[in-house]
Amino acid sequence: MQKMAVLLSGSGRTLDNFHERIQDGTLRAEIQVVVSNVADALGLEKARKYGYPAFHAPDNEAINEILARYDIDLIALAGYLKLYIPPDHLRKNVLNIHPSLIPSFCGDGYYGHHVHEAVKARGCKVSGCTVHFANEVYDEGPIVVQKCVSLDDDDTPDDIAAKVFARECEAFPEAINLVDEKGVDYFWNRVKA
Ligand SMILES: Nc1nc2c(c(=O)[nH]1)N[C@@H](CN(C=O)c1ccc(C(=O)N[C@@H](CCC(=O)O)C(=O)O)cc1)CN2
Ligand SMILES: NCC(=O)N[C@@H]1O[C@H](COP(=O)([O-])[O-])[C@@H](O)[C@H]1O
Repeated sequence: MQKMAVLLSGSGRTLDNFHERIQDGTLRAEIQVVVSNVADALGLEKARKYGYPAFHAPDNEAINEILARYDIDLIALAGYLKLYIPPDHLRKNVLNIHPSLIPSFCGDGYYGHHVHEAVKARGCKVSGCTVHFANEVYDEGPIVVQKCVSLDDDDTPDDIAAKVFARECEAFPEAINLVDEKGVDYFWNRVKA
């Protein structure tokens, strides 16, 4: 069972999915705390509604001061939109979900709708999502799970976003359960840099 901190910046749909799957017993995690860099993030309201400790913290130092109060195995970046630097003892324990098939359409500036607009502009026939461990730069840590979606020529960026998010809701819980089963080192050792 993963004792999890959740970081978010937005609407908290990823948190919704975690909560639903914890409740139905398919996600082997316990959310200890939810933190956002956005004071009025809808995701914080949702966290409080679910009964989780929920805090605003403007930067990495403030986030890590809050996390230090809890017993955390894993930090989930659930639509968190800033570069996160964890405390040293958790530097290999940060999972992020990105709404494309890394290494395509990722890195600085590629977040949220910007990703799907770029996929549409390139005329891609497939897209998807990637759950990966975070290292010190955006979207370059070891990949844990990827899931694909087929795109139709008349799909809009919103259509693409909806297809991808549906797969995210499968991928992130699957990745957390895999980390619980295999341990973080399996994934950091799987691909030699
Ligand atoms: N150490 C890491 N921190 C974070 C990672 C990561 O891989 N390693 N992933 C991001 C999430 N993300 C992609 O999955 C991502 C989020 C945001 C950006 C970005 O360009 N942000 C803008 C600011 C956006 C805003 O404030 O609205 C920026 O940095 O200028 C790129 C990728 C989470 N953290
Ligand atoms: N590059 C990071 C990124 O774009 N993350 C994306 O933000 C959304 C979070 O939505 P939510 O706040 O409603 O959970 C998710 O679609 C996630 O892939």
